[in-house]
Parts: sequence; C-alpha cells; structure tokens
Amino acid sequence: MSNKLIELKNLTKNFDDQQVLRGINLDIHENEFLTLLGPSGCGKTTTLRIIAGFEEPSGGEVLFNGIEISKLPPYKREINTVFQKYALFPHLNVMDNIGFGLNLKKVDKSVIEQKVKRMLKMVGLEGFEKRDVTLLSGGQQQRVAIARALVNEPKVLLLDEPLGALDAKIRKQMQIELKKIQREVGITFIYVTHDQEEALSMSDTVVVMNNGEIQQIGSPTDIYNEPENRFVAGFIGESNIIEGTMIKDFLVEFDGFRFECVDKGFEDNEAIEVVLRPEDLDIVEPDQAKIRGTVRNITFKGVHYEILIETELRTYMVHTTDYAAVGREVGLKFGPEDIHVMCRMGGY
Ligand SMILES: Nc1ncnc2c1ncn2[C@@H]1O[C@H](COP(=O)(O)OP(=O)(O)OP(=O)(O)O)[C@@H](O)[C@H]1O
Repeated sequence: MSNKLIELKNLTKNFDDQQVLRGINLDIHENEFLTLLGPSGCGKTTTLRIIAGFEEPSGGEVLFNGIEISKLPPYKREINTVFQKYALFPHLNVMDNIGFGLNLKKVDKSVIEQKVKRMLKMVGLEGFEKRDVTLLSGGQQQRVAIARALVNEPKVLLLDEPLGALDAKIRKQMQIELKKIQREVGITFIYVTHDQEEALSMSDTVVVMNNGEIQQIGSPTDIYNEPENRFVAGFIGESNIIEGTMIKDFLVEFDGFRFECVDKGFEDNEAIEVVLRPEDLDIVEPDQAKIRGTVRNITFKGVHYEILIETELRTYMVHTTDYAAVGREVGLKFGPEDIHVMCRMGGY
C-alpha cells in the first residue's frame, strides 16, 4: 500500500457526557478509497468532521503527512467535503457553482473555465456549463457538487453519504462513477455510509464501526469472508452464526459434530463462533452430510432461492439456485474453507 496520509491516533470525542468516539486508531493512505461503515449513530460522521476540521477531538491526534492538524481550521487543510445535501447555490449556473472557490481566490477567468470544463468532463457533464442547477436531476446535482469539491485539487475528498438522497438505480450508477472518478484523480476518498453493499462494491478498505469503536479494518473480501466478530458478520450480509469449540488446529465442533476447518490461531478447546455464509452451503441427500434437517420455507429472490432448513438445534439459511421442496429431508454440506471461525467475545 502507498504512503500514509492521515493517521488517527486514539481519537476520542465526547458530546456533553456522551462518549461518541472511544479511541479510534486508523491509518489512511494516499490514493486509497476508504469507507467508514456502520449503523446510524456509531460515530462515522463525527470521525469525518474531525478529519475535515469542523469538530475538534476531545482526545487523541489527527496527523496529516505526519503533522498534527487537529487545531487547524478546515480551510487550511487540503481536504474537501461532499455532503448528502448538495448545497449548491441555486442562483448560480453550473459553471459558477464549480468555479465559486476559484473566483473568490481571484483566479484568472480563462483558467477557471478550463478547470471547470475538465471537471465537468470527469463527472460526465460535458457541455453543462450554462445550465441552471435547480433544473438538474438529483444525480446531476451531486456530480456538480463533486466537481466543485475536486476543482480545488484537494489531497483528500470526504464524502458523507453522498448518494443517500438518490433512488436505487441512480445510486448504483453513481457508485460506479465515483470509483472511476477516484481512480482518475488519484486522490484519497474517505466515504461514509451505512449501506454495506455500497461499501463493499467501491472501497479498497472498509472500516466497520459500532458504538464509537472500530470493529474491523480490511479489504471488502476480508470483511465479508473473514469477519472478526459477530457484529461484523451480522452487519455484512446474512449469516448463520453458531457457537462452537475449537477442538485443536484445523478441527472445530458445533451442533454436536466435528468438522475440518482452515482457520488457525485459536487455542485448543477455545469457545468460538462459526460463520457459515448462506451461499456457501449446499443442499444434498441426507445420507451425504452430518447436519440434516427439513426444508421449512423457500423464497424466490430473483437470482437464487432463500431456503430455511430446520435441524434439531437451529434453523439454517441457504442461498442456492437449486429448488428444494418444503417438507423435504435434506443434508447440509460445506467444505473446510466455508467455515469461518471468530472470537466469541466482543462485537455485541
Ligand atoms: N453536535 C453534537 N452534539 C451532541 N451530540 C452529537 C453531535 N453530533 C453528533 N452527536 C451524537 O453523536 C453520536 C454519533 O453521531 P454521528 O453522526 O457521528 O453518527 P453516524 O454514525 O454518522 O450516524 P448517521 O449515519 O446517522 O449519520 C450520535 O449519538 C449523535 O446523536
């Protein structure tokens, strides 16, 4: 990974007697698309506002290129922010909205025009210079807001749920666009969302937060495939989460059976939890599997069926393209690599 650009060191924040951040430690790199993901109220926006300089931390440090900046006002930081509400100036056209900051700095008109045109091309709004911003669609307005933030050539762009106000289809399209823009400008994006799918599809690094604490930092595949605790496993996609025991390396026990697994680093006889993703489970004939049960419900989800299988001890969820009739006795098959073992403590 490239150089560290921002370092958050043991960051805390209290509002009155409420502790909103409880010691955030995070390195953010040059050129990284990093997403803060977590439920409402977990402290994502507060973290972002501290990085932007709109809020001072109660404790800890914010380093930018190794220099402490927590007391520096926002306009002195090489950081810009795009909010969910576009906050464009309704009385100015697209060109003047994007060029607003440059105009204030008395940059030469022809230079502004050139820069604005380049930005418009990047956000896919070529030729929109003279348009009235109030007549643009939500998606187009948000592109203008992004262009306006990028035209100042910041080193970091902060995006606080920028697609939250858009409808689902435009959102998907804008996710792809945003990723493309980030690659093109080659700067750091710090993105805030509570939408796990959005986080997984765009980011290089996902930071899962809950209750003012970081739960896990990793690539989207790490976070999805190797959740470190129950909170992350539950927040990222649907899971079967089962308490069990790590018998010894490569051998785990749950629901009264022992299975080979690939996870290491746990102590013998340690109490653990196992995550089985619904799409990793196969339905087979009962005599081909240790875990057996009865199909209790089947729902068509478009690409796959969601099938609920009741065993003696619990109900498993399976995602499969194969149909299985309600009432059928089945076996549940999975391989060692499908068993993700995590600590039983933490994340509740
Ligand atoms: N200025 C403030 N004064 C008092 N409490 C605040 C202030 N700003 C945020 N909070 C509280 O801090 C907690 C964290 O808020 P924050 O906005 O950081 O969460 P979030 O994860 O971004 O949530 P959301 O997705 O809903 O925006 C919340 O309980 C919120 O009510």
